[in-house]
Amino acid sequence: MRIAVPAEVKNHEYRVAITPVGVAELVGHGHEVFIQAGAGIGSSISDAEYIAQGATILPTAAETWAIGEMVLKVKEPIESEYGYLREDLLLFTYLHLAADKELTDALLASGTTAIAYETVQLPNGLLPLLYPMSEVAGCLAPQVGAHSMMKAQGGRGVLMGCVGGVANAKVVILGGGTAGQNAANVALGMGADVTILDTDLDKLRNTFWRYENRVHGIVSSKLSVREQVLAADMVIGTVLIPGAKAPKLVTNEMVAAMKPGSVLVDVAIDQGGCFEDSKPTTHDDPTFQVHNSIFYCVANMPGAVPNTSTWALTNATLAYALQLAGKGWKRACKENHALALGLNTHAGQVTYPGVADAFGLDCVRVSDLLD
Ligand SMILES: NC(=O)C1=CN([C@@H]2O[C@H](COP(=O)(O)OP(=O)(O)OC[C@H]3O[C@@H](n4cnc5c(N)ncnc54)[C@H](O)[C@@H]3O)[C@@H](O)[C@H]2O)C=CC1
Ligand SMILES: CC(=O)C(=O)O
Ligand SMILES: [Mg+2]
Repeated sequence: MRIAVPAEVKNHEYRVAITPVGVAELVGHGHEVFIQAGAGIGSSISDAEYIAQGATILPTAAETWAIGEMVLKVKEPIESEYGYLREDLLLFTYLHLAADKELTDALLASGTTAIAYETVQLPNGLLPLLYPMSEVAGCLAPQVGAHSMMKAQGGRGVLMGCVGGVANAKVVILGGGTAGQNAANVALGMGADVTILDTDLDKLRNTFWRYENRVHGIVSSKLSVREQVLAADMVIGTVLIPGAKAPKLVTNEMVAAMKPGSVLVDVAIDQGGCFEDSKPTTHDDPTFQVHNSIFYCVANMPGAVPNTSTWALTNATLAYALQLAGKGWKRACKENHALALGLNTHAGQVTYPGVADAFGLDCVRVSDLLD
């Protein structure tokens, strides 16, 4: 198969969808790999390193997209890329369609077969291709939140912790999954007083044992969220219902009653965000004010640390890319149900229920397409 990797174009997005290791593996399995010139530079990978493993470098995005039977990307296509979508294209990347009507329409209109990293799901519920970037974003959340909490940034002027005789910052994390656990780990290391809220009791039990009771675990409900949010210096939102629009747990009214200078980091923004007032921001201009609080809503947080993120992401995606390249999407999805759950659109139809529900569209069952 011809596999193509364009350069990422989103604001301050320095990741790339393949490393020289991936090129070597795909070429070793008899595939051809085409990479847009300079695509790896942000992750410290030169064109020469790709060429050394057998890749062909193409000068433009248009040529790269056009040659690929399968295009591997990191972020969802943005408007300037919609023109590259086409019926005989297999697109394998993050999509987050339930929060993006325009992209859903573009994929459907073009007939593209699109497999979303974030809805590939193992039988035990784990999301193996979201996991590494949720680790990264979870670790980054207390770091960016702590920066915003400084007085000069408009925050309360509170240190996370570690100063004797003074109360630590109170960090409240909504969602105790991958991003939430990683956020707790870093916030705890910075000295904060950390509370996780989740609807899943097992997540709370695991939190108890993992942190030896140093992180508070509370069942998430309307009342408990309100009580915790009002007492917080920092709220980190990481709730997810796979493939669906995020539930809005923090209302505008709650924010109005929060401490002045408190900070809200909405990691779940790529699925639409879990705070009522969230709207996607960029690394160029990451924060905005709501009442007297600061919101941080960057939808590609891991793009800020590409020399970590590119490797973490491609370590996870490569095995799936090899299956898609070697078998074609139909056989690969037939033989690997986790991958079949990644299919979001095909031939002008939505194939993922959470996306169909978000826009009131019909949903075709993937199993019907694979017969
Ligand atoms: N902004 C960014 O750059 C990035 C954003 N993300 C996003 O972060 C979000 C979280 O991802 P993961 O941690 O991998 O998901 P996960 O599935 O591991 O964890 C989500 C947790 O939310 C919990 N949850 C669901 N409804 C809840 C409620 N009402 N109250 C409290 N908890 C609730 C679930 O039980 C689960 O434990 C996703 O939307 C993901 O796309 C991930 C990476 C980068
Ligand atoms: C998961 C995601 O959207 C990201 O890594 O940017
Ligand atoms: Mg988007």
